Amino acid sequence: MSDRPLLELRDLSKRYGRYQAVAPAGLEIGANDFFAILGPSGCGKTTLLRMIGGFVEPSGGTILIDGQDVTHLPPEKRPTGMVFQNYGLFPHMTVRQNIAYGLKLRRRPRREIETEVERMMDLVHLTALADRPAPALSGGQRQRVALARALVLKPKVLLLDEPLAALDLKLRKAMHQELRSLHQAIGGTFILVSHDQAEVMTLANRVAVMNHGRIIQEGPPREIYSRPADAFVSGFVGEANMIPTERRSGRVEIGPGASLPSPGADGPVTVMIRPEHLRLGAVQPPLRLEARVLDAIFLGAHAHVICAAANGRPLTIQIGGEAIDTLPAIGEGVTIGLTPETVLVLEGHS
Ligand SMILES: Nc1ncnc2c1ncn2[C@@H]1O[C@H](COP(=O)(O)OP(=O)(O)OP(=O)(O)O)[C@@H](O)[C@H]1O
Repeated sequence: MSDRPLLELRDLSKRYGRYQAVAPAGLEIGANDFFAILGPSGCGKTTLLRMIGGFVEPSGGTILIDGQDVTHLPPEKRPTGMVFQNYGLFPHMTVRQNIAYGLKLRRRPRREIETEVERMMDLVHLTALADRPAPALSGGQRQRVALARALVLKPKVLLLDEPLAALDLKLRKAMHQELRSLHQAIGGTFILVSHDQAEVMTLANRVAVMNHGRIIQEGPPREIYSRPADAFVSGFVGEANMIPTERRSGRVEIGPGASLPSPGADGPVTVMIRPEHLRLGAVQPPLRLEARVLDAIFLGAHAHVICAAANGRPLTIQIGGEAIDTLPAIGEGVTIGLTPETVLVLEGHS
């Protein structure tokens, strides 16, 4: 196989009148990627996905799939399949008929249709419901029909537009597992649009984070979490303590007596520290901050202790394991420990 990406976007953009919904975007997505586009409501992620699927005409740029320019092809002429948020099942059809529909439209031989539909129903665990009419299905079951209906056509690229948004949390988690195994079982490129960072972290091997129509950062989820490009990304992906401070003569002060080397020009910077990287009462970590406990919140597997420390800003510290049993009291004075390697210095104030 060549190293050429399966899907390539070159300066793809969309304007609605004077409003730039998607600024010129470039992306390369591999043949077996589970790629996620993550961003807040209105950031342009659905518009980007719909341009790839052929449902929105781009204002500029090019879409290449497997080296073929598909920018101006209608959806049915593209090697893409789309699963919409509201599923879009045909209500007068059964599960089996819904899944078979696309193959019938393509005038595939009856035998082939039967075999493929059975295989698909088996893959998404719908065989027992084959003859149920679509309206008599639960949300999770409808979602699986919508997936099967798109996948049976063997698209090179499967586009998923917030496909789990309508499901409750428990079902959504179960569907995450199903989507993962489905992707592992059949391969191909999946592109998921979501505003749920936990969902994206669970599913995707690559993520593009969007804000105001722009792709701010792209990379593996772990990299985006640990090396966010800016304050927006760090706040959107996971929880983050943001401490506005300054760089002076190559050093950044986090709090009284706690500073670390940081190359760069003098001026305003924001220090980002994840709650799980802060320690309570730790003796070993080289950097220490004196603080006072504002609140302690028990969250099940872990707890959050909120303290007033650096620059009077509240800091959240994540506590796990046995330490949960001995949370500090509100008002108590504590020492917070941290290591310089877990501190990220971002330019400017957010
Ligand atoms: N047909 C349209 N005409 C004008 N503006 C539009 C049109 N479709 C989308 N927009 C605008 O473009 C922007 C991006 O919309 P888009 O649906 O891509 O956002 P999104 O990130 O998917 O948000 P959400 O998660 O809420 O669906 C929004 O401000 C939206 O109002």
